[in-house]
Amino acid sequence: MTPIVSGDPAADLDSGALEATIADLAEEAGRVILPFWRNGVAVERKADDSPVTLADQRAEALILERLAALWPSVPAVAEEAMAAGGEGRVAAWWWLIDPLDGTRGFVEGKTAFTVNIALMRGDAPAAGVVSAPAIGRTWATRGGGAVARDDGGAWRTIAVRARPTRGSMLLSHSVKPEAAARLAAEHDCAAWEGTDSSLKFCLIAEGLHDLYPREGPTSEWDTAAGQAVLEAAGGQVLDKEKARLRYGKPGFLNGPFLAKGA
Ligand SMILES: Nc1ncnc2c1ncn2[C@@H]1O[C@H](COP(=O)(O)O)[C@@H](OP(=O)(O)O)[C@H]1O
Ligand SMILES: [Mg+2]
Repeated sequence: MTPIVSGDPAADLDSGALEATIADLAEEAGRVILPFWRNGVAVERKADDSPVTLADQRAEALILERLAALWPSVPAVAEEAMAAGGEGRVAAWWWLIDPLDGTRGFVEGKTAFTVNIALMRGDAPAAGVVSAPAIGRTWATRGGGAVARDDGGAWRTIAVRARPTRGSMLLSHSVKPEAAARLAAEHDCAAWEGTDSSLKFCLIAEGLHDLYPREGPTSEWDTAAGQAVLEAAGGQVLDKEKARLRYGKPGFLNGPFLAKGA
């Protein structure tokens, strides 16, 4: 049985109530999103020309409402609220949320889109969940480790794999073949795959791939939950100084990073 939420993020993290609750919430948000998928959803353009749909907005509304009711003292920074002109407040504990990462692929009817909820402690992720509703899989932090489950079934422990001599690399679909070949050589990888969204962090956390180098910009809500899961599974997300990727930066924007397994 899930321990009862007290409203104190530190206590609820210790008891396991927070991680269990946000994993269920990410899956519930997935159930809000799925009816819009492959169903001709209307696409609007945000100020930065990136796509947004009712699925993004409804999922974010559900997540924000639920988190505010359970943990009223913890402020949230979320993609759509920020796109609508929100200021974004960083605190000792705060949420970083992307209700639908990989909206482009979602709109095209692809499966690699995710719901992302991270609990931040200061400038680093302390817990997180990534759920891929179309795939039916959820990855989450759990008591210092990482777990995954399919279709709401039993949780299993996951971990990064030992690095093979020649690794396997995941890249954004937006990376051009030339740049992909250069990155593969640079990181001694035999193979690379284009994959949308924060799924890339989770596939490394599960031990299916080894690296995800990112040269172009991302927003912090794109990476926080994936970083939480990957770190809990034994991996790392490093900035260009090879230090742990930190949060609460100007505009909540990330520079280049390297996500890696063992
Ligand atoms: N110039 C930019 N600035 C900030 N974030 C960017 C960006 N270009 C792409 N992204 C982010 O990268 C995410 C997609 O990553 P990938 O290409 O690895 O799937 C997008 O998430 P959304 O789909 O939530 O908008 C988008 O937010
Ligand atoms: Mg995103």
